[in-house]
Amino acid sequence: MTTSVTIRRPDDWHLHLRDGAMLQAVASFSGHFGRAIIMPNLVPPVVTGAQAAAYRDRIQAALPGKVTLRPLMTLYLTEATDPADVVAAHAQGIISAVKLYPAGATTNSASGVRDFDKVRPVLDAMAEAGIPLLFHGEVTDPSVDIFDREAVFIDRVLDPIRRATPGLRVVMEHITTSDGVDYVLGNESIGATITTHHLIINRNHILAGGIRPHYYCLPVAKRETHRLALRKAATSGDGRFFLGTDSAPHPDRAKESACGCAGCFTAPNTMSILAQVFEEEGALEQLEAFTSLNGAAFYGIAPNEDRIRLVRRDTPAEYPTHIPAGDETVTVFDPGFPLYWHVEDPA
Ligand SMILES: NC(=O)N[C@@H](CC(=O)O)C(=O)O
Ligand SMILES: [Zn+2]
Ligand SMILES: [Zn+2]
Repeated sequence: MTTSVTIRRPDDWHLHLRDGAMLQAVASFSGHFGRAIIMPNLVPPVVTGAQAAAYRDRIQAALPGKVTLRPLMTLYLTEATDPADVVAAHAQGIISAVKLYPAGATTNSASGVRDFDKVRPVLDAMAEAGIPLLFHGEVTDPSVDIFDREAVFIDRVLDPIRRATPGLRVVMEHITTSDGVDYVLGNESIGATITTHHLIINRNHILAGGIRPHYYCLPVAKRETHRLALRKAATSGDGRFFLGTDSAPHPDRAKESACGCAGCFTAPNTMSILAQVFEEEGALEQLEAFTSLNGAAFYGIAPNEDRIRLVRRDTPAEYPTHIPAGDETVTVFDPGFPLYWHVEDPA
């Protein structure tokens, strides 16, 4: 029986590090990762190359000396985004991608896109320059059931945009449905990130014996058939699927509220959880593809040279249930079972 696996250092292709005291509190928990695509949904959002460069510098300053995580920056697409600024920021190596949030779809998305035709010139310029577009793929139409918003987004928004701008490289972020999996499998030059928590929870977990705010994220977890489709995709080795934890810390005060906000904080225990998932699926040999190879290939960069080792021990790995963040606390994602896989870094 396999009790250890050595893999190239993983990358996180969808990460929220926030800013200020929260950034200071959470940055080191992503220290096992080599590179991370940093989400731009700050308040106010990161909309220009200059803002992305300044945010990158704040992240680097917040990382402890021993942590070598390299932040790969993104811009938050708005209807006022200047195509020339995007192309210049990419050419200068400041940004790796642009993020599209439909206005109102998720945390801090008020400045997102309402009229997709208005961003057509930016998307055309991105296709020309080979800059990936990352989607939060949910429609915001309140008449669409929240559990259907990803599937409807694919039909109403994603597919038309891809047809209108055929050269555009796109990543469907944090897919949560078999519809998302199937769309990826039916298309080329497309990638999809899958989170850690969507491999663990289905929608029942959010309402098990009461409302569980720490399992509420967007896109919201779906029914069990979808979770199983995600596990199959993640462990398949198919190069179009890669890890984006979507680790999204919020103060407990903001989540444990009459209107709790969306996001699961999975950075501290992600690799232990994933090793267990891949072991359960009989696919430990595919863990490296999902966490360390596929995403780098999609983004056109070499995988990390150094390695980490995951070792299954008899005693569970220890991780905090909460971390302090300034005057607040942040709850760490609870997978609901002990984690026997320990991370050894370096391998
Ligand atoms: N995933 C979430 O539930 N929340 C993210 C936003 C996002 O990625 O949609 C956040 O910024 O908190
Ligand atoms: Zn999102
Ligand atoms: Zn996110």
